[in-house]
Amino acid sequence: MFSNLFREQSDERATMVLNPVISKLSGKLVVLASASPRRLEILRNAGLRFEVVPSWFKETLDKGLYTAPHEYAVETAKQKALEVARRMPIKHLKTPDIVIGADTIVSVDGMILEKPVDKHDAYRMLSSLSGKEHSVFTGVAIVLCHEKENEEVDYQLIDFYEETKVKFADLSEDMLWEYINSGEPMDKAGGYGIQALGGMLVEYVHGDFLNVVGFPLNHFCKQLDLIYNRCTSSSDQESASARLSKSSPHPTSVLTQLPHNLTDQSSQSPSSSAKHNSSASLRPNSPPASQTHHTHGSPSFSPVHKAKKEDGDSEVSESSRMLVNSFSKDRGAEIIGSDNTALPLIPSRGQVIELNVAREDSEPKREDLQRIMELMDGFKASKALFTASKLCVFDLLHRSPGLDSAQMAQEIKASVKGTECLLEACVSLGLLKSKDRKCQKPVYENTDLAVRFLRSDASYSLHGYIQHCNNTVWPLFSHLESAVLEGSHQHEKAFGKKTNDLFQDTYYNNQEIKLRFMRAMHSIAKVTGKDVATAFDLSTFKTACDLGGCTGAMAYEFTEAHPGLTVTVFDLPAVVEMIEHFRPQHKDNRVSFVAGDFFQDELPKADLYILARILHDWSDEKVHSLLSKIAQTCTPGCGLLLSEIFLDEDRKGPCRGLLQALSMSVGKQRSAAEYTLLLKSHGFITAHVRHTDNLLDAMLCIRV
Ligand SMILES: C[S@@+](CC[C@H](N)C(=O)[O-])C[C@H]1O[C@@H](n2cnc3c(N)ncnc32)[C@H](O)[C@@H]1O
Repeated sequence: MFSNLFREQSDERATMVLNPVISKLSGKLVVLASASPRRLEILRNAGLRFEVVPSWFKETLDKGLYTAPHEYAVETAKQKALEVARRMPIKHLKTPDIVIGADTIVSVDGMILEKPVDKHDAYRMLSSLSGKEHSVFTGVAIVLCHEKENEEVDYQLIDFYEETKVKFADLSEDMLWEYINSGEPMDKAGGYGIQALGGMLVEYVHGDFLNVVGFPLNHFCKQLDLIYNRCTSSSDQESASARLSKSSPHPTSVLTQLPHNLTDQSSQSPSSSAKHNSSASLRPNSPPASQTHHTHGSPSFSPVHKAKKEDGDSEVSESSRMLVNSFSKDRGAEIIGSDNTALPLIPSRGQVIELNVAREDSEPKREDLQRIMELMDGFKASKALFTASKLCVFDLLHRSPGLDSAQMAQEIKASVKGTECLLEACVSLGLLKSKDRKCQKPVYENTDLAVRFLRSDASYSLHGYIQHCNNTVWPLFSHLESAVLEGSHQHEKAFGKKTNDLFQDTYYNNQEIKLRFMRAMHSIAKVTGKDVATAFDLSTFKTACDLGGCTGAMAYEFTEAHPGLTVTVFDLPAVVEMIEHFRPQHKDNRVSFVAGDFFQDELPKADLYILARILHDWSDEKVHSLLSKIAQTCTPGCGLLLSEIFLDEDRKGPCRGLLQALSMSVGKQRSAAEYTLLLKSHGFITAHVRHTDNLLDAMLCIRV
């Protein structure tokens, strides 16, 4: 059915290549490291010319070691592609330009289904899919091979995955066996082929249909576009390769980790080795179906590996290497950090900055020096922002744009000299704009950034959080050295009193500090709330309880996003008595507030419990105590939505989470797998994990 459909169109395609990016590959030796006839057909029909060299990589990775099914699919795809990329120069005596590897799996109820081994296995798989929605993941790896004069080959790896949701009808026994006896299930992931008879079993498909067939063509073309049109506009991959491999010699970190066999090497990459350490069981990791088809790019640029053709000994280039990995979901792969682009001071999730200075005594490279200086100056920039915000500079310029430094000094009751320095610093940081006037001092205005985030009355104002950073986080970090030496928090040194419970002992026994803290929570909840609230399909839940929901900012985002949901915000009495300060203009009757202590009092009944930025504040012991209370209140099928910064499994990022951990609060930053284990011990199974690409990640768990 599928083949015929394609065949009708392919005559036209023989002469016309629809996606111009496919034409970028003409003249290159493209290799498909897969024997799947369906993948072959999809790519052929798209106008791609390639050789098929099936991978010898045995698909035997331990699924239990991956926290999300797509990670397993991507890793298998990588291994397949790398095995072929490495074998070809030796066995086929030619080096491909590009090797494409792919692996398709089906995931249902936390299980990964690959190809059935026999009819009974097919029956087991198909009956587990009957009447349910499942996810089809295809991991894709693109290996770019760059041959060097000295017979060495550079491998550059880009990987991504696509998820499609498929719902099966209820399948009767007769139907199941009839389908199994047709023989179709045997060589297909999940035991069905959607493009043929298996299509009759399917009620709906959300996302890329071809992904279910075996290859996400649309996402693949977008990746090629990124590689060839955006990253490497000049002289093909030359520039990308150069930028990626530019400057490298700190070989130790790479060279010593490179085993002789590139295939093994990839499986021992930092992230996958961390997965090997993780004991978390495999769970699906997926966004809502509506976002499935276009938000799943996790492209990553891995280090440019060098391998000698003859013996496989790995070697790292002598020049120094600057590498930034990016997993940004919508922006796709992004290479930053070349000479012309600024490195972020705090890399976001997925960005890895490696600046390896050549030899200790060689002349310093400008970008290396710049990076260190930026890190050293970071605190000055923070403090300039805090001070301007505290002195209401952005509010004043909103009300009266075009003040000069003397006028501003008068308004904020400060010295003209100091004000001038502060305003100039803010201009250089991109927070203010200055306009020069003939023979007069310049005048100042807010930049768009300040208008959106720094005014205290902006919808997405971070003013409250900035003040919290200035008054609470700053003093804690000024005692960082003691925190590190002693391994404990520094509340007593920073705030002059002992703290057992940060909230009740420090924040809430002073009205001003309490309001400031609540404003801080409010501002972060406002900017992150929508992404957290829409991270999952919550339509099956009717009542939610936001534990420690503070001002209700997050709760309002949930009711806004889910028309059928009512939310009870549960927080300490000291907080609930202040909520009138934060009520939105258009009061939403679906949000209500209950005062109580979640460690001691009875929790309101709900179908869904929300824990947003709660657990990181507490020790494992306290977390267990809270989770056990929630578990007792929940009935099977109830949900628990957890939102935190999830540390990467290898604890190498995200930087923001690791820096937050430095404040050595009583609690700790944890990875998604660590949260999964904590929750599992109270009968919650992690159903979905979502990196929202905003400040907070999210995880949806179901009580079994
Ligand atoms: C870090 S804030 C997070 C606020 C909110 N969930 C958000 O994401 O914006 C922690 C919240 O937990 C509340 N909290 C702390 N201890 C509590 C307790 N024992 N019972 C109820 N709420 C508590 C605090 O008052 C505060 O509102």
